[in-house]
Amino acid sequence: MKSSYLITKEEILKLYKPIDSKAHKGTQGHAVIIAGSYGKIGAAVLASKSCLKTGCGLVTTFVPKCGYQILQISILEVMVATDENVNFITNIHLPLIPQAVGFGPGIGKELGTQKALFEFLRVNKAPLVLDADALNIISENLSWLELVPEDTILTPHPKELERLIGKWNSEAEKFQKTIAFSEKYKVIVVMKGAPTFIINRTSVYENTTGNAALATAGSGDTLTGILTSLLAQGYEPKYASKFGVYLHGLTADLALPKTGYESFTASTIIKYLGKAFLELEN
Ligand SMILES: NC(=O)C1=CN([C@@H]2O[C@H](COP(=O)(O)OP(=O)(O)OC[C@H]3O[C@@H](n4cnc5c(N)ncnc54)[C@H](O)[C@@H]3O)[C@@H](O)[C@H]2O)[C@@H](O)CC1
Ligand SMILES: Nc1ncnc2c1ncn2[C@@H]1O[C@H](COP(=O)(O)OP(=O)(O)O)[C@@H](O)[C@H]1O
Ligand SMILES: [Mg+2]
Repeated sequence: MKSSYLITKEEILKLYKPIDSKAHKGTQGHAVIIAGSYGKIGAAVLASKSCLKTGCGLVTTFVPKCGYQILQISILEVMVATDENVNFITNIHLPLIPQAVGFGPGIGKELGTQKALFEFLRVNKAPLVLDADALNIISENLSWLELVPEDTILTPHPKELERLIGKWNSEAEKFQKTIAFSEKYKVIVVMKGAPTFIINRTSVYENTTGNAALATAGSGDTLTGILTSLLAQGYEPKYASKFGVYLHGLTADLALPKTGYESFTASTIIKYLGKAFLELEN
């Protein structure tokens, strides 16, 4: 198997850009989260909250109509734009030009949602994170990846990765196929797992934070929010991907002595994001 570089605190400190004292919400990036469908609006809430709590100035979340009140009530700071359809996304109209977009948590695979994703990819120029059902849709339409900005970040868990690259017979083959995929489509693949690896063309990076507390519903949805936030703040995708997975894992390492494995939830990740940033300064 190809040897990997470790994503350590030392590495992260080299790329971390502390907030400037003259910063205001307009300088901190406006992120858009496109997520959710009936019964999975929680995915949109988790991604949006984690996006905001990773430091970007403004977050607008695009959901089907059924998500409007849920979002507005559960996160006061996030702005909400809605699809014309009630239960799933069919036609994406954004009331702004975003600095980054996170697309996929909880969107489902309805035909209308597939068309909306395709139309979005045709026009979008913003740095992009693709997760969950966006990946599942794309795995059946791989040529759509020719439309995405170079260095788009894909965040598959092992099942989603299999849908994208096909089955593998060994760990070595999994890495080989993911490297070939990253090279072919010029994308960064965050291979989520224990541990998470980042594949950027032929380079392989292994995360050093995180533990089994993260094995909980919505854990990946929060990672999408974190990564989108970093992109919106101007981190290049190759740095945002490393910083994002490191921070995400660090929340679990910091929380574990307080929560134990069992009671740790995706909301705990969000709660500990501030402590994870502070830990960088220790
Ligand atoms: N509160 C919410 O609204 C939530 C919404 N979610 C959304 O629900 C949709 C479905 O997501 P799922 O990921 O459950 O469905 P998938 O069908 O993509 O993945 C589930 C399958 O993948 C396997 N798998 C997952 N992680 C694995 C790992 N680390 N190793 C080996 N196998 C693994 C599971 O065993 C299962 O067979 C997504 O859009 C997701 O964003 C989930 O994030 C859960 C919470
Ligand atoms: N045992 C584990 N150790 C470390 N990280 C884990 C473990 N289990 C899951 N994770 C992390 O949790 C996240 C799960 O993402 P995902 O499966 O997409 O969740 P969801 O779709 O429910 O939001 C990934 O970042 C993964 O690396
Ligand atoms: Mg997921």
